[in-house]
Amino acid sequence: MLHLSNVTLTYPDGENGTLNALDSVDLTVPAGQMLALVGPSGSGKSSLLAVAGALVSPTSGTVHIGSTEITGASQAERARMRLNEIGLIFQQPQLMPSLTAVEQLQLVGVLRGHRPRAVQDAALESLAAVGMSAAARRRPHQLSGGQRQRVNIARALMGEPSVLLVDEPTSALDQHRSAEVMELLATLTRDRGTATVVVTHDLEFVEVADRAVTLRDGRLTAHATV
Ligand SMILES: Nc1ncnc2c1ncn2[C@@H]1O[C@H](COP(=O)(O)OP(=O)(O)OP(=O)(O)O)[C@@H](O)[C@H]1O
Repeated sequence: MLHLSNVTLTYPDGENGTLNALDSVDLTVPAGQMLALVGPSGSGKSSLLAVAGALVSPTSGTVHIGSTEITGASQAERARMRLNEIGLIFQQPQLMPSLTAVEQLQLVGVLRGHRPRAVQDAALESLAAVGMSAAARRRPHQLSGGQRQRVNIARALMGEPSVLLVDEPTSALDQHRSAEVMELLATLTRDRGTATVVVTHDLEFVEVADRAVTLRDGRLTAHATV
């Protein structure tokens, strides 16, 4: 479960002014639900993901992941949450050119202090969950854009996160592949019980989500029912 309560994020703006990138945002995403987040450019979508992902501390308000309040947590605890509880998926898959698909995932395990062999099964299982078993030994240049995004998603699942934060996952993909990736995210959300937030510009994919909200000037409003 992801819960934001009265979250405001303020940046300095101009000489003496300030700008509320997020303004009194209340949001709850239960486990196993996928929320679509839409809104015009500059409305605060990336800011919301950054705050929910413990990358940026809000100016005021609280963020809970499960029963842990990440806003009040120490630096070390926030780092632990980022590693173990939060899966981040960005627009462009950031894959290492020299590593195979399975090695990209094993690297996450190694960063957590495990040996590559010890995390191989988890890596292969994660690739299977996104339909990429057959391409486990391929390097990024041998994969299509859609396949690279699947590896990216599989990597985010490696720590069995309870929260998945996804920023425009389909912006580099054609319509058909975009639909596949959104369906995959919806399935993973249900199967793994993650609280998932997907930023999307594409209103067509909003209906794949359980619920949609719109950000405008940092304020959240309900989107038309989906
Ligand atoms: N580090 C920063 N310093 C100052 N202002 C910032 C900073 N980051 C974001 N902003 C401002 O906060 C507001 C929200 O930005 P944000 O990137 O969250 O919007 P967005 O909805 O993700 O936009 P886009 O769809 O273009 O990516 C914008 O007005 C932006 O200029």
